[in-house]
This record gives sequence, C-alpha cells and structure tokens, in this order.
Amino acid sequence: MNSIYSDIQRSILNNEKLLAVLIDPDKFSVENVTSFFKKVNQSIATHIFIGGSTVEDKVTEVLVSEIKKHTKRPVIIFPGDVSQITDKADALLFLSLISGRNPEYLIGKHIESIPILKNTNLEVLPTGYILIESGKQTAVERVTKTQPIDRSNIQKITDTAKAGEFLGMKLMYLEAGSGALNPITNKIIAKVKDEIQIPLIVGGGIKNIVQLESAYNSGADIVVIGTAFEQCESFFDDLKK
Ligand SMILES: CC(C)=CCC/C(C)=C/CC/C(C)=C/CC/C(C)=C/COP(=O)(O)OP(=O)(O)O
Ligand SMILES: O=P(O)(O)OC[C@@H](O)CO
Ligand SMILES: [Mg+2]
Repeated sequence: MNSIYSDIQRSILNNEKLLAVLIDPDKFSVENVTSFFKKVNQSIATHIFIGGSTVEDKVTEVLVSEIKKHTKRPVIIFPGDVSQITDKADALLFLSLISGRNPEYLIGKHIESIPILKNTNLEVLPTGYILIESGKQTAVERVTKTQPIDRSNIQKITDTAKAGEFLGMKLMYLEAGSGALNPITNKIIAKVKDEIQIPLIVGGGIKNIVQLESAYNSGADIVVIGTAFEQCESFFDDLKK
C-alpha cells in the first residue's frame, strides 16, 4: 500500500496545501512531546518529518515511538543517515542528494540501508533532495561534503529537478538548509514547479505566515518548518485549524 503518497497526490488535486513539522531529535526531548503535539494537533500541520544531519543511534526510534502515541499525523523519517531508520515511523524519505556529487549520498547510503529496510513496513518515498545556497554553510553541506547549487543558477536547479523526475523520483525537495537566512525564492519555486509534475517540497528558513503563504502561492505543495517551531512554539497559534 502506498497510502501516504496517494494521500499527498489527492490533496494536491484538491488544491490543499500541506505542512510538515520537522522534529530534529538533536534538539527535541521526549519530555516535550505531550505539550508540543497538543499544539501540532490543533494546527494546520499535516505531516511530521523527523531527522537531522547529526543524530545519535536509537534516539530517533525512542522519539518516534513517543510521538506516535500523541498524534495521528503520519510520521515520516527524513534521514541524515541509515542509523535513523526505524519501523516505528510510517514512511521514509528515500533521499538522494542530487545537487551534490558525493556518491555516498547519491546511492551509497541507499544500498547500505537495504538490509534494514527489508525488515520494515515503511512506505518508501523516493525523493530528489536539492540543496540551494542560502546565505551560510548548512549542516547538510558540512556532513555530506557537497556544494549547494547557486541560487542565481535557476537553469541548473530546474534541470536538476527534471533529471530527478526522469530518474523516477516521486517527490522533489528544494532545501535552503535548516535555519537558513533566506528561504528558497518564489522565482525558484515557481520555475521548478513549472518544470515537474511530481509533488514539490520546500523548506529551510521559513519563519512566518507571510513566507509560508508565499511558498504555497509560488507552487510549493508541502512546506517544511522546523527551526521556527523550535524557537517559538507560539507560532502554532497563527496556524490554528
Ligand atoms: C536513504 C538513506 C537511508 C539515507 C539518505 C541519506 C541522504 C542522501 C541524506 C541527505 C543529506 C542529509 C545529511 C540530510 C539531512 C537532512 C535533515 C534531516 C536536515 C535537518 O536539519 P539539520 O541539518 O539537522 O539542521 P541543524 O543544523 O539545524 O540541526
Ligand atoms: O528548520 P527550518 O529552517 O525550518 O528548515 C526545515 C527543513 O527544510 C530543514 O531541513
Ligand atoms: Mg540537526
């Protein structure tokens, strides 16, 4: 069953925009789950993403188990590494970092993950992951030892997204980096949206409703927000259902 992916497709057909709350296990403690998810459940958030560039073993599994007790939103692993895979979640973004040229993050981690994945029921979501330069070096750049694509090189960004779609990827993620100074521009979102048919995820540096709406209006189907909720949970008050 591919229920999470088909739900995403259905939402897009119905013109419904999706919002993923990113939980970074590095920065989120299990004790905080109850109160945080009370706010999530009252908000327009539709999905939970969980992951980080540098997460210790087992931390993700413990946190996902606790989160599953407190929300019906699908929990999707957004892995920086194979060690973050846990079958306590519902799905896995099977990311390939197609803006970079590090074979480990293009195909290596994927092969390494197969013995684990074969023993889970996770819905696997093949996702092109495109890092775009946004004002400062990101954790993803540091960990993967790759360069992001220059934000002014829109042709290269759109060609990269299209190549990912032709390779069969089912989702495309434009990433400015967690805590980015500048979110992905409207122009980049609109051009990529124009080029591809698969659902478009946009994240990094989105901190308020104006930026959220503007990403949606430019063509983002799923927006990911992490840092803004970590820094100020009252942001959920602006996003009540
Ligand atoms: C397919 C499998 C098993 C693994 C994929 C491995 C790949 C290609 C990962 C892409 C590169 C990567 C390191 C992604 C991590 C993305 C992520 C969850 C970022 C969240 O933010 P952080 O980078 O932790 O930001 P902070 O510095 O703010 O903590
Ligand atoms: O933490 P923020 O800046 O919201 O970024 C979300 C996500 O796109 C990072 O991988
Ligand atoms: Mg992190």
